[in-house]
Amino acid sequence: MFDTTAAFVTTGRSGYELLADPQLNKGTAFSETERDAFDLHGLLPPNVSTLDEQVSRRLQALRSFETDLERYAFLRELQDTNETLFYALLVGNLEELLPIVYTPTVGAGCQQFSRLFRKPRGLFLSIPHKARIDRIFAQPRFDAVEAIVVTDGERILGLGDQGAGGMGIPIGKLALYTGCGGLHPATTLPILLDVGTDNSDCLTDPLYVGWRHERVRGQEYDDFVEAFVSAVIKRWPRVLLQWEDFAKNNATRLLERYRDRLCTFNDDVQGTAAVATGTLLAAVNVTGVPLTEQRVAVLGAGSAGCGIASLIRAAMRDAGLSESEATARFYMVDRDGLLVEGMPGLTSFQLPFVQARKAIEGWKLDHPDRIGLLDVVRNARPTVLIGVSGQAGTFSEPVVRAMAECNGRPIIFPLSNPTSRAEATPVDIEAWTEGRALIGVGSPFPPITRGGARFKVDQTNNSYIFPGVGLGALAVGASRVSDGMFMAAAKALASSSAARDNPKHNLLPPVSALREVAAKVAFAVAIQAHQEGLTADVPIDRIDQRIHAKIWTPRYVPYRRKMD
Ligand SMILES: NC(=O)C1=CN([C@@H]2O[C@H](COP(=O)(O)OP(=O)(O)OC[C@H]3O[C@@H](n4cnc5c(N)ncnc54)[C@H](OP(=O)(O)O)[C@@H]3O)[C@@H](O)[C@H]2O)C=CC1
Ligand SMILES: CC(=O)C(=O)O
Ligand SMILES: [Mg+2]
Repeated sequence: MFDTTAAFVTTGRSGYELLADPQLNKGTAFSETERDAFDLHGLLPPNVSTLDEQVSRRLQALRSFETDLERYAFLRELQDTNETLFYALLVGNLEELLPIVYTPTVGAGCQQFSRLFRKPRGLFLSIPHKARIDRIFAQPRFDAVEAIVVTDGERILGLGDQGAGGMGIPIGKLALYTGCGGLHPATTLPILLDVGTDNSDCLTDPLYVGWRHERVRGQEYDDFVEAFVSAVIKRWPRVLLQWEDFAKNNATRLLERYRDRLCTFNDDVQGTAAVATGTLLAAVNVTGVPLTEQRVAVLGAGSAGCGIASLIRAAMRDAGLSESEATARFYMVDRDGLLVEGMPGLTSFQLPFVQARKAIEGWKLDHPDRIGLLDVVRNARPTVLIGVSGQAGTFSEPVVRAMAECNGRPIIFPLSNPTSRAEATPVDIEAWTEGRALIGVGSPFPPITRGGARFKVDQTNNSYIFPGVGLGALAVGASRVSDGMFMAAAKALASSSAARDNPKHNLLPPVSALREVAAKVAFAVAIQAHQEGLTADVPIDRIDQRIHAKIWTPRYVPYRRKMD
């Protein structure tokens, strides 16, 4: 385990070499003694700053930019210059900075990746260099790695194929692993599997930094992923590997292939499921309609949609429904309309959620050959509407008004990211439901006005889950990440809801509390792992202490010179 509590750091680096290393650089905060010991005099302005002063300086600079993309570039540059300062700034200003480091701005960061690229961060593994993976991993710099987030860049938020630009997502996710989950930055590694891209803008862009090749698919793709996973297991046998933003033909398939071979999970399938389930459990408390009586319509039956349905269904089973009773309560609407048995082109992960033909007999439809979302809402009268389609505006006024007609308190979660892809905006949902909806959105939106006051709508984003899952799994050395651990995370999140005491309050804690949320989720996840026999030899009464020992707080420690 990386020692996050070390009282000092010993290093053989000095002068420019020390200042150029973002893991070691303190910038103007190097003390006089350290400047003597490490030959830093003259390389820095003479005044010695504190970390707090550095944070104030950077915050002032950050706020002076005009656009969020400029702020994103500034923060990425800071991250690659001085990690301690970057995280001190982030941790102290989560509410303000998450929309820059994470969704929605990280989406633009991926789209502009080739233009913003300055310094290397993480690893780019491309198909032409498949045979070199072991050698790349072998570098001593990666000795401390415990958590990897990997993408192949094909489904970046709702923005589609961004090729190598998708690297912005693992970088952003791992910034939250440290900023919210407390993992030491040296233990985290973002990885981009560069298998080409089918994005013609990238392929024709002379500045594109990725492998200029059409996306490789089929056996060659699978062999590359296998080479990657095998090399990961060989180099870091106890690593936590998070799959992120893979397209739907790969996401669930790769998860199923690898989930029993190492400690791994897919954030879009499982992390999203846990945040949606946790927010729903909190909402059920407010509406008073028991979970076993909820009917759930999901727009977008892809990785996130089917992952969400699967975990909510498991919660319904826990609450007493049989598998078939629970399944009948889901209405999965994809590009071609409601998933119904016998429909052509259904994928293996969609099949468990098709509606029986008999169940929809007698439905009144706008068009007899396609059952759209509005048909589903009018006929099935769902209590919950969840959007993970990546299609803006698909929760149209008629759809939302129909939800409001059949529910006193409709539960409406347009979860697609970034902001530009949300199925509806909170302000529209609020107006179309006369303020009766319980709303959760994937990306941050400006506050709405409710009861004459400003109300910040809950951000139902997997950022409430994955930092805690990673922290909990790593703290107890979990060998696998089970579905039970995600259910535990969802319930821990629901139990943090302020709406339990007052239905007018938010369903989720604020983004500013994400560090506390991660610690709570981590505890629940670690206990569950222990109960399932998935942990190393960690006594149950040491779990809390293990978690807290693993949480790194950004601060400077004194440096001592390593003697040859
Ligand atoms: N809030 C959060 O924490 C999270 C949000 N998300 C968001 O959810 C969205 C989807 O992610 P994911 O499930 O991984 O992506 P997928 O591509 O796996 O799934 C999206 C599904 O929606 C379908 N779809 C496309 N257009 C429509 C339409 N008009 N009506 C109904 N269905 C449609 C797609 O079909 P087809 O393949 O044919 O296009 C696909 O099956 C993204 O925007 C992502 O940002 C994801 C994870 C977490
Ligand atoms: C949040 C997230 O993981 C996504 O939109 O893909
Ligand atoms: Mg994602």
